[in-house]
Amino acid sequence: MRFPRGGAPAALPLSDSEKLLFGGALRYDKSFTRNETPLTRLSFWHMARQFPAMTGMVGRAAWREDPRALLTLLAAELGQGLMRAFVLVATNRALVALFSSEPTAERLRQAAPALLGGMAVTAVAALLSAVSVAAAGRLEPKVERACTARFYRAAVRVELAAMEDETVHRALDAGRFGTDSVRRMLGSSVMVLNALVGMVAAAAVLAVLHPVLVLTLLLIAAPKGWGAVVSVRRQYVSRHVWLEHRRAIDVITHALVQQDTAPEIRAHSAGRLLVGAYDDMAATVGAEQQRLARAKALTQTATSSVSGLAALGAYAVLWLLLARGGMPLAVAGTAVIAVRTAGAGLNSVVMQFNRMYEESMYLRDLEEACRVAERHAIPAGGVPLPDGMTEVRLEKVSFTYPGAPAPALREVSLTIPQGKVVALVGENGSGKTTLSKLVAGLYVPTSGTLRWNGVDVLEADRDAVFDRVAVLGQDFPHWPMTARANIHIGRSDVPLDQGRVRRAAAEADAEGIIESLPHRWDSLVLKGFERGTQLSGGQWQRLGSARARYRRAPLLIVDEPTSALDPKAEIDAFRALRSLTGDGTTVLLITHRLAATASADLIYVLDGGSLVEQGSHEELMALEDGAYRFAYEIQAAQYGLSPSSDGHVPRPARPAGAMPPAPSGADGT
Ligand SMILES: Nc1ncnc2c1ncn2[C@@H]1O[C@H](COP(=O)(O)OP(=O)(O)OP(=O)(O)O)[C@@H](O)[C@H]1O
Repeated sequence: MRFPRGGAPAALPLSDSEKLLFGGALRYDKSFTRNETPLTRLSFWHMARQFPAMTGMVGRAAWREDPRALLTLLAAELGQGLMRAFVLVATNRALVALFSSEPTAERLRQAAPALLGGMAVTAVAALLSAVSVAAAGRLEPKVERACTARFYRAAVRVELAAMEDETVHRALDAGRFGTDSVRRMLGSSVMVLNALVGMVAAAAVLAVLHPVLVLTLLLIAAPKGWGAVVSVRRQYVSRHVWLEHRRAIDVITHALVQQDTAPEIRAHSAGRLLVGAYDDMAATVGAEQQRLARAKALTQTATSSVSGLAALGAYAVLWLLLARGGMPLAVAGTAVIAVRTAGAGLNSVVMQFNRMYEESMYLRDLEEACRVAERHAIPAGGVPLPDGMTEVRLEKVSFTYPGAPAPALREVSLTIPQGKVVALVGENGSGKTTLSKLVAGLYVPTSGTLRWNGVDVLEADRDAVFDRVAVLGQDFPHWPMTARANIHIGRSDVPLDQGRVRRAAAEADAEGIIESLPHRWDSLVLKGFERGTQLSGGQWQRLGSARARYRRAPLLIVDEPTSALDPKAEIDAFRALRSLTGDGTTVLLITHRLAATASADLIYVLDGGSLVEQGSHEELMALEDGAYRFAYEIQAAQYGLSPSSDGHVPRPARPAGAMPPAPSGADGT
């Protein structure tokens, strides 16, 4: 069966507002979207053929997690099917006895054993049903948890460079949608199994009563099933249509009540446009749903008519058999019951098949995501590193981001010695952050060698590298948790130590901020929740800094650590970083604030991914036309620190590859 093309999502109407605001339909680049067109056009038989593979997927997961519960579940379902067949046979016996020509008392006596047997078996079936529910209840969360945990465990081990790869990232993103499907697939599989067993039992009984009755069963059930497929398919398409527009409406209405959009919504009157767009889109949804409802009504009328006709035909066959004396009345009664039982079973199978097919798409995405994640995993184990950090040495290291046309780093050779403040400077996009991520073990060189304590990072135990590094990146995470947890997550593999948390906060000048929060350490740094509060950019930066301190790693990498701090806090922060070297900690500092680099032990200047200058501040300032010196003098002039003797601010000509001054605003200059 093919679904009418007019109902496929490709033909969705678009409101003018969607065209204006989104340039077209707002579609997710997710598995759902990738699968929707094939899904809405596949035939019932195609779906039926997929059934073993679909159930196999969840069956294997269930077997891995709890084979006993799975066996119990299967036995209970099969048992229920057998019981149903037995009840039909008992019903037939009872009807034959009741329709006999014996006196009533005798008829009742003869029917009694069958009736009692049927009741006993019905009770056992009810018990088995309870056993099945309990086993499924035990199995479903286990299977869901195991599959979900397997996925997330694999996802967090994916190489950072692989995460930059669009296909890997998309696979992981799509995988998230499959975690719920595991449970739903299992539930649907049980229902399908239950209905199938019931149908087979009814068909077997009918075949014994009279072979032609199996045919009548098909005549009645098939159009019903057919109608159900069409209806479910219509519903499915309708949901897509609804989703498509709902998504666009959500994006708009969400923006209307957000804090960050509130100023422009008012000051620029953007609200009027957006509310108008909502109205426009909602009208499109209404029109589309009306169209679908009409189509659905038509389909239902047609399929119900065919089904009714088929039922009429089937009952005519029964009538004929009765009239010709080929079938006793009692048998005909049992046949009607069996046919109705099997028909209900078929409807259930069709409904669940549709559901399972949809879920199996997500499940396949989940399986694929796990495979992709495992293929791109950070290798476990490797050469252990000597304790602490002695040095990190790069030899002709180049690095190209996946899919990037040019390398971000080109044959960089440098050393980061222990216990020093090493500054990385260079203009925007020169490769500083990339280099720091290589040093942190987050990326591995595309070519060249990076050695950590003398061990090639490609062979080293990468977890040991991570263990030795604390990173405070430019866009460090603002964890939606308590202030305490935001610091503790810096070293979450050891139990929380409040004393250590406090010390780290004090070192990062964050303790005062936390003490002033309404719920102090238990304040959620997340607005809109109980105990929630909002931190400023500078306060977040201090909290992030406290997190990095809490880690107590021998190498601290800080990327623009003061960009949101006020001038006094900035001076204190750089001083504090310097003091860290007292206990042997090495600091790799990335900053555009050249006043801070002046006190660094070693400065590396990058330009276009290459190392162009290196040395101490004094050595670099001694370089005529040096990139570092040029940038430093411009910044100094901006700050009014080194005007020439006549008060004139020197503005040297900018040599090729020289750094620009630290940008104002984001960098606070
Ligand atoms: N995830 C990425 N994928 C592809 N290219 C990237 C990625 N991150 C950075 N790049 C590119 O690599 C080059 C170096 O970027 P990097 O962030 O290392 O520079 P940077 O010196 O730290 O810049 P800034 O001072 O602006 O922070 C740039 O050309 C940038 O566009």
